[in-house]
Parts: sequence; structure tokens; C-alpha cells
Amino acid sequence: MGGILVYVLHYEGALNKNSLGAVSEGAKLAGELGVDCDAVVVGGGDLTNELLGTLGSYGAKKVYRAEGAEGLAQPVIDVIDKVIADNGHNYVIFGGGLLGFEIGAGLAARRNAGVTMEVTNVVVEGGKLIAERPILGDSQISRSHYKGDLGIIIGRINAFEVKETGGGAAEVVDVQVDYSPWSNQATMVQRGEQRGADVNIEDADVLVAGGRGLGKAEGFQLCEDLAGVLGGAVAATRAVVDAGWYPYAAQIGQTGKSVAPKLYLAAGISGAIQHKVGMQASEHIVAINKDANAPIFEFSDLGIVGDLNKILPKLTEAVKAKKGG
Ligand SMILES: Cc1cc2nc3c(=O)[nH]c(=O)nc-3n(C[C@H](O)[C@H](O)[C@H](O)COP(=O)(O)OP(=O)(O)OC[C@H]3O[C@@H](n4cnc5c(N)ncnc54)[C@H](O)[C@@H]3O)c2cc1C
Repeated sequence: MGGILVYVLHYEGALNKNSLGAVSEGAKLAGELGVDCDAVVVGGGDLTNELLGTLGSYGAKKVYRAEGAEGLAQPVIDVIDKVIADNGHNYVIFGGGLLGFEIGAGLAARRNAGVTMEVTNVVVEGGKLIAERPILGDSQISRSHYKGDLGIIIGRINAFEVKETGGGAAEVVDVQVDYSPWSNQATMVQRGEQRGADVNIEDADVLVAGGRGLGKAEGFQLCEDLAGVLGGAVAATRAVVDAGWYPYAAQIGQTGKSVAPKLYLAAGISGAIQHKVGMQASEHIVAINKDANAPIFEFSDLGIVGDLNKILPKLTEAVKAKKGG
């Protein structure tokens, strides 16, 4: 039986955290199947043996390295296609994200494989992988069985936990690829930089989340002030991200990130199911909403009915005073 191959994204000499989660998950599953988990990377000179060797500590046995354009789907599809043709992997795992969707879909078409996206859990049954994904507003779980030689699994962002296994350096294997004539027709013109994109909301113990109740983009200053004194970070609902008030990197929920901080303070957020699924695992949930019937109060530990414009600055001052500043 072939092994599991995981695509690893990188940017400016650093490996992507979601991809490390996918490698950790792939290694765990490979252990249960009795096969190897390998990784594949595409890029240029910053992909050193030293950097790629570190994937061994997340459970990767070999790392296949191809020189090519990073950040575009078609060249990566060519590379993965070649690695599978040469080594017979039966599953490919992606950590998620738009590029993962595009590569996974292209690879499925190229190799006539099954593909499941937004996967939150993978289990081994009868020597095969089964991908599970929430459906119908996350109220049910759908299970994908794969027939044929290849199954493609695209995770939901942050669904797979990063785990170091303590393994030694992975072996780096260079792959020569004849790119398809169309694969290098597109070039990366610019990578978007987003305000707040550098904030790591998954690792914050305290999140102050803002919704449409903030009224306007500038309203986020109230959340940033409170998050600042609490040593936390700022999160957002899809409604405000879609409105351009805050970057997508901070979006919590079904189509954003899933978080589990010690404290999740929701200001001006109604508590829609699609938001709830991304934050309900928080240890303590505090909600501020002017509507006493807002759904968020149904799953909050503490609810404050009132105007956030008055409450947030007072909270910030109170925390500052308590800290003696
Ligand atoms: C397929 C799909 C996927 C989705 N994915 C996501 C997702 O990942 N994440 C997500 O968040 N949403 C998602 N949504 C959208 C979701 O359904 C809701 O529309 C969204 O979460 C609402 O955002 P909100 O709470 O900011 O806005 P609203 O629902 O408009 O709520 C604003 C709240 O602010 C309160 N308010 C107003 N003024 C004040 C004030 N001065 N003081 C205090 N409170 C005030 C109001 O009472 C209200 O409860 C998705 C929807 C679909 C269909």
C-alpha cells in the first residue's frame, strides 16, 4: 500500500502552520495504516535542506522538493502528480485555504480521484481513510469513503493540530518535473498584505471579538483597546469582514477560524450558528449586546445587555485601573 503525501506551503523561508498541522495529522494516520507520511514542497532557494528536514519532527519521512513557482496551483498540481506517479501515494492531505482547494480540485480532475473539502476529522476504518466534514450549517457530519487509488483530503483551516513527534530530520528528495505547457503561464504579481493578518488569534488566551454592532470599521478601536490591556487579540464576524471593516485573518466561524481561548468576549455579535461553531469551545464566553433576546446570550457564561460604546471603554479603564496603570 502507498503512503500519505502532505502538501506544505511556505512563505519567506517559514513553513505554514496549517501545513504543519496537516503533516502531524498525516503522520498520525500513516502510523495507524502502517505506511509512511511524506511531504511535498514547491519553491525556490529558500527551501533549504535544513528547513525541510525539520518536517521530520512533525512525522514526515521524506520531503519531495521541486523547483517551481510557489503560490500558484497549476505547477503544484504537476509536481504532486509526478510524485504520486513515481511513489504510489494513496492519499494527499492539504491543510486548507484557497490554494489548497484549487490544487486539490485540479489534482482530483487530473488523477480522477475523490476529493473532500472542509474536513475536520479523518479516521482509519478497514485499512482505509474516511474523511469527515460538517454539513447543513455544521448540524450533521458527512463521511467520505474513497474508491480507486487516490483520495484527496482538504482540511478546514486549523482543523488539524500541530504536534511534534520528536522524530529526526526528514530526508529531502529533489524531484525533476516537466511542467505542463499551461502551468507556468500565470505569474504572481503581488501578494496581498492585510492589516491584522500578523495577529495569531489561534494562540491568544483572550479574544475580544467585534461584530456589526460596532457600527463602523473605526469601532474596532474599542476592541483593540480592550484586547491591548488584556494582552489578547481581536477577532471578528463574517459580517464585518465582508463589509471590509476587519481582515479575513481574524474571522471566526464556519468559513473562518475555529478558536478555543480562555476568554472570548463578543461585542455587538448576534451569535449566528455559523459564528458559534468557531468559538463555542472557548472556556468562558462573555457577550455584550443591546438586544436581550440576542441568540449569543443562549451560550454565554456572562451576558451584559447594553450599549457596547459605553461598556467597552469602561471595561478597558477598569482593567487598566486594576493593573495599576
Ligand atoms: C454559508 C455561510 C457561512 C457563514 N460563515 C460565517 C463565519 O464563518 N463567521 C461568521 O461570523 N458568520 C458567518 N456567516 C454569517 C452569519 O450567518 C451571520 O450573518 C453573522 O455571523 C452575523 O454577524 P454579526 O453578529 O456581526 O452581525 P449581526 O447579526 O447583524 O448582529 C449584530 C448584533 O449587534 C447588536 N448591536 C447593535 N448595536 C449595538 C450596540 N451599540 N451595542 C451592543 N450591541 C449592539 C445587535 O443587537 C445584533 O445582535 C455565514 C453565513 C453563511 C450563510
